[in-house]
Amino acid sequence: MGEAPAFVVDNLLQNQDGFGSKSKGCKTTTTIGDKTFVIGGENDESTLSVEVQIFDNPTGNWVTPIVLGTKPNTCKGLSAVSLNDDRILIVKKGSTPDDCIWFLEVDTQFVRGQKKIQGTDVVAWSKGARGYAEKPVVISGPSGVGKGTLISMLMKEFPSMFGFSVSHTTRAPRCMEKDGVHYHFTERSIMEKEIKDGKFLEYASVHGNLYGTSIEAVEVVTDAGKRCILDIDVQGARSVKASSLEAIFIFICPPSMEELETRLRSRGTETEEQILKRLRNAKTEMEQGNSSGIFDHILYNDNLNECYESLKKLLGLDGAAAATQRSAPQGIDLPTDHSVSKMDNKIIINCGTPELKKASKNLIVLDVSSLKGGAPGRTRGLDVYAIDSFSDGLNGINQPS
Ligand SMILES: Nc1ncnc2c1ncn2[C@@H]1O[C@H](COP(=O)(O)OP(=O)(O)OP(=O)(O)O)[C@@H](O)[C@H]1O
Ligand SMILES: Nc1nc2c(ncn2[C@@H]2O[C@H](COP(=O)(O)O)[C@@H](O)[C@H]2O)c(=O)[nH]1
Repeated sequence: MGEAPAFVVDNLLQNQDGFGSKSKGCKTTTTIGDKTFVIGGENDESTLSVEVQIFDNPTGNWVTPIVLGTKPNTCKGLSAVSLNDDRILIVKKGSTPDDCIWFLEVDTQFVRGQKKIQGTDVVAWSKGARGYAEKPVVISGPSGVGKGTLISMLMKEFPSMFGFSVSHTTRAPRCMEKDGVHYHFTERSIMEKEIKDGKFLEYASVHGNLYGTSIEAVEVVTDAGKRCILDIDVQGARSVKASSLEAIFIFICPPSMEELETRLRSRGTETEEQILKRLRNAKTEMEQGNSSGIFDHILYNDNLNECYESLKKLLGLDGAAAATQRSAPQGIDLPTDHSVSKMDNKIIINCGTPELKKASKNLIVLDVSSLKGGAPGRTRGLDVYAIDSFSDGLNGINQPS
């Protein structure tokens, strides 16, 4: 048998969080550093809303933090365990298989950045997404270089593999552009308010308009079991690099500035003033793209088909893998009764229920080392498998059954 669980938090009984929290209901507590996070809330008959309160141990004060991301919907109870001191893993009881594992980010880079902006305590919800942990793809490059064209080709060839992160923008729609498909077209005052409310993963002022990726835009794609593609400028790429969304960063270069101008003009979507502005900005973007250290790959879009083949190659789509269109990952079937503990880099969910005992699988193991990314929105790469603690033994948790 392996070493004893490092940290176990089981459900607390009704109204017994031990810290004098005023709200009623079923809660779990997890202490990280000076702070105790009390998660849970009011019981409404048999369901529990999921709220967060923080008890600051040195001062003895309660803080209600700003909560970012979509919070979990109601459930029948919660278990929690801290992971790496920057996030808390939550297991929801009585939830659907794709909705039972969540992460509350309490001190990740993203949360620390938001704390600075908001000037108060911030936490962020992130839902566990099971399955292939392929990184989102960030594509940047000067206006007119062909980013949109390359992304359309990828989405057309691999419709079940990729999903486009639909950005918000304050610029006016072009004649063929549809709201909610190409962009979420919005007013500046509304977008500024939503930025202030922490709804955006990144945003930037680009060519005189506001553009931004909402947390929800990334969540929607991850929930569909697809790999997210972001078409954003270099400032946005820098912000994403600083967030906990672990992505691949690709910069697309034109063969020359003359060719870039030709493409922008022949697209015919911008006024002369806009074209000149975009060309001026292109010079700075090219410098940053080549020297900022943000980008993992630089591609030259001279011949479109050759560039597309290079893009596919670096995304691992040039061989047999390309033929494998992936289906959406399945969730985890958790019984209502269970307890959660941590052992090394594995989370053990003990399901001592008669049904699972009958199926001779009473432990569910979550390998934390497989997790990718985090807030905003979704934590990808949940590697979960069931074992029988009696016949497989706890030492057997390294061997997925
Ligand atoms: N390799 C290429 N050779 C010639 N024309 C190209 C090539 N790649 C794209 N184009 C054309 O260049 C124009 C600009 O491409 P696209 O709209 O994809 O650029 P973009 O980088 O997405 O621009 P923006 O940042 O302004 O959205 C389009 O008319 C497209 O058909
Ligand atoms: N930082 C962000 N930049 C974005 C986003 N969506 C698009 N963009 C970039 O804006 C320019 C101009 O786009 P256009 O559609 O007006 O031609 C281009 O470089 C895009 O990459 C975003 O969400 N954030």
